[in-house]
Amino acid sequence: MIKIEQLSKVFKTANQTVQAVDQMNLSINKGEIFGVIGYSGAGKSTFIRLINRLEEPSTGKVIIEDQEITRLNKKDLRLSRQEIGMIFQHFNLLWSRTVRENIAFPLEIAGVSKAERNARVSELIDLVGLTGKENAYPAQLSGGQKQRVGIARALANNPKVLLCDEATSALDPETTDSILALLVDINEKLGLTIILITHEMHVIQKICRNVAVMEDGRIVEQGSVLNVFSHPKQPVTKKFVEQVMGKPEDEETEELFIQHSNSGQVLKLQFIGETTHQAIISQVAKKFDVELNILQGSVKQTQAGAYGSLYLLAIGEPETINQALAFIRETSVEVEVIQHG
Ligand SMILES: Nc1ncnc2c1ncn2[C@@H]1O[C@H](COP(=O)(O)OP(=O)(O)OP(=O)(O)O)[C@@H](O)[C@H]1O
Repeated sequence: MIKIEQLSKVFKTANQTVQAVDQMNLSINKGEIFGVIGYSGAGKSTFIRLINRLEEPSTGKVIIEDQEITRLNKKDLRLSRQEIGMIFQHFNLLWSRTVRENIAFPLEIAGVSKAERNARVSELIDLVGLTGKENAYPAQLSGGQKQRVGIARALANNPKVLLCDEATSALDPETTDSILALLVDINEKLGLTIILITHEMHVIQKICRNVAVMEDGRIVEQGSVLNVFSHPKQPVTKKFVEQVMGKPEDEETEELFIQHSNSGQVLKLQFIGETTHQAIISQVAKKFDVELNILQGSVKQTQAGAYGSLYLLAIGEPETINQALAFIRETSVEVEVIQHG
């Protein structure tokens, strides 16, 4: 369990004072993947750097498994940092060292013997999928491969926590997904807690269970990813949800659906946490004499199941459609018949 209590950071420069992090409070469960999202300047990087004290807090506490990081002296902090791995947007690799040597670096600093280092590095190379690239230099690697080196290096000393500072922001969408899959894989295999900061809702949707939204140094909204997706409250959160879901359909679009529905009825299905959204449609089609056509929709998979809405055109006898509606209402899927506004 990680606890952040009243954490603040003020930067004072010659002519201004910036409150980068403003009294943040958070609880992060052991073993979870927790996301912090915010636009540029929200204070995310400062926040994540406060956790391992790459940045010294102005006030507040960081407590990791009962150890108050913010109270440690320099020597204890150095030891403690071995339990907090970190990866970066621009990888921060040592360019004159090979993949093996980069990964071995934190082990050298920790005083691990050469034989043990070699064995551990081989294990890590296998874990992050870099077999065959051991002797390559960072300049010879793709962005995704460089981040794999970063991840292996961060895991070298068996940390309890992995901090990810915009770890996929420099990568293309496909490579982003492969790195996110690797993070999920190591989270499951090693049970370590992952805290990531990002400005991309896609990243949150793909791998996080819980999320906090930051704006102006403060957390303005937090909760389970499904909850935040289904009931975003703050304007900034709504914008982030739109990044992956698109804008919710307005009345005009719904009116168009109705105009083109002829004899059918327009249904709106809302999925929150469903894992089987396709199954329910095929079940309805099998059970009832109703033809179902998908008009429009967007359903995304999150770590806790599917979320989204789907507009369907249902054609059949009104009585049969009513029976189908009753059947859907027995599941966790919400359904409504769209009528003229
Ligand atoms: N070393 C520093 N000195 C002065 N101000 C700083 C320093 N580091 C960050 N800031 C300021 O603190 C605020 C938060 O910056 P921070 O980098 O934490 O935000 P962010 O959400 O990570 O944004 P980005 O993704 O653009 O880095 C900004 O106004 C920034 O200018």
